[in-house]
Amino acid sequence: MGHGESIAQNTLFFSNLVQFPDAHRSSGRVTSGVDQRWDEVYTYRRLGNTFVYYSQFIIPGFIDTHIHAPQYPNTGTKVDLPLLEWLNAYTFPLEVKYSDLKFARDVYQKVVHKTLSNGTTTASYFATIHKGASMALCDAAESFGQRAYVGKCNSDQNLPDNYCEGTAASLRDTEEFIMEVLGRKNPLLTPVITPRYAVSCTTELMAGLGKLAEKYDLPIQSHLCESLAEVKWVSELFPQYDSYTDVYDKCGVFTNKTVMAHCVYLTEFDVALMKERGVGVSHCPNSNLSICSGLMDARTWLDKGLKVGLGTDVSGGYHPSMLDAIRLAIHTSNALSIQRPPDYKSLSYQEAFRMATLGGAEVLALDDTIGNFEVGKDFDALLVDMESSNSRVDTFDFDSIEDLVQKFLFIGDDRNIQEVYVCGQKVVGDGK
Ligand SMILES: Nc1nc2[nH]cnc2c(=O)[nH]1
Repeated sequence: MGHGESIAQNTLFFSNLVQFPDAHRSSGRVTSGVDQRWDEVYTYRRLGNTFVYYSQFIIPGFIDTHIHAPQYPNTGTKVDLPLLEWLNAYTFPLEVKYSDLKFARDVYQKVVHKTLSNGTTTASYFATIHKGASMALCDAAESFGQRAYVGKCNSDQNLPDNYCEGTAASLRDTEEFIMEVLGRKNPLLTPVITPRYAVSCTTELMAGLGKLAEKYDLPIQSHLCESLAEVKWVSELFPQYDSYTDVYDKCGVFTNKTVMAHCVYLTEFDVALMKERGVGVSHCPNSNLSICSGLMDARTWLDKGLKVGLGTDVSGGYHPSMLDAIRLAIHTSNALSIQRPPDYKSLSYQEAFRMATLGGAEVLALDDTIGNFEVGKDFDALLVDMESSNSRVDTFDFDSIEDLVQKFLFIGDDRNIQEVYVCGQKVVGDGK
């Protein structure tokens, strides 16, 4: 594909554009067939005084497969160190503060509001080690109506003393957190098992977390092969294992509901194991570029059959918007293509868009519920207006729907997102 994408793939992409959602709103589900005809896409565009403006379209909501909600106050700052130094200098000192519930509530309201208004209808959140603050993140997602995976983070080694748990306490708090979240019986809210990364978890802790995931049938999230220094540290900490992935696998945290962020430095062995287990990749290009971790090769992982979604990785990534993740995924792929053989195809914008929607749903094992407008799925959607009064994008009469969608993906922003729906409920827009 790359810059010569096929019609078939275009059709797949534009089949994600549907008519305005009156029917979908009332049921919360996608109720009518997906419209593959381009002319129908125009039906719900605004009527101007003298002619029809073709300015609005609807797309599936964005799925952020990796975001650290407590790191939100640092977004846009402090990206001048590589991963391990960055964690110690900026990230752990901030996360420690979430023992203060008032602080946690304030930040979590802001991050959920910000991501939703940028079109993130589903987010897979890391919280901190604190159970109370992790519940505060659930409260924020519930109050705004966002679909969320929320993970109480787990770490029992190699972290500052004031931010490290005992193994038993970590497992106990996690199970209590799970029961409290499940007790809310909110179908939009799911606890996610969250060993921070192998560096900060003993095998005893990871194995205990794997058992909890199995007991409650829950998704799992963590970090994998993000930077060379981190990969080296893992090999020193776990010399008896074949690789980084082997550590996770033997501890029972590699399932078909596991998402691993970054995956820049996977070996053939890692890829084969992840494919066999159905483990998904969260590609976080802003973070990988900002804290100089490396260039993840999405094309190769996709070609090898891995599931790949996109993540903002706030605040290693400095931007909470998935539009930014789409752009930087394309640019990362373009940069890689410069170094690769001429037949290497960089990601097309259609593929990056898919990774931000259906790809993310696959990675989170939610593709039977969200990710596109297949009949019967939940109606999670964005109404985009490229001529919103405050839009910073110029459009022209001769712009095709393809042009408008591309303009949104490349130079649009939250000012073009007029309405956001989660399961048919309007959560952003007039009246909200
Ligand atoms: N990007 C990133 N990588 C990590 N690895 C372990 N913790 C983190 C984190 O908070 N952010």
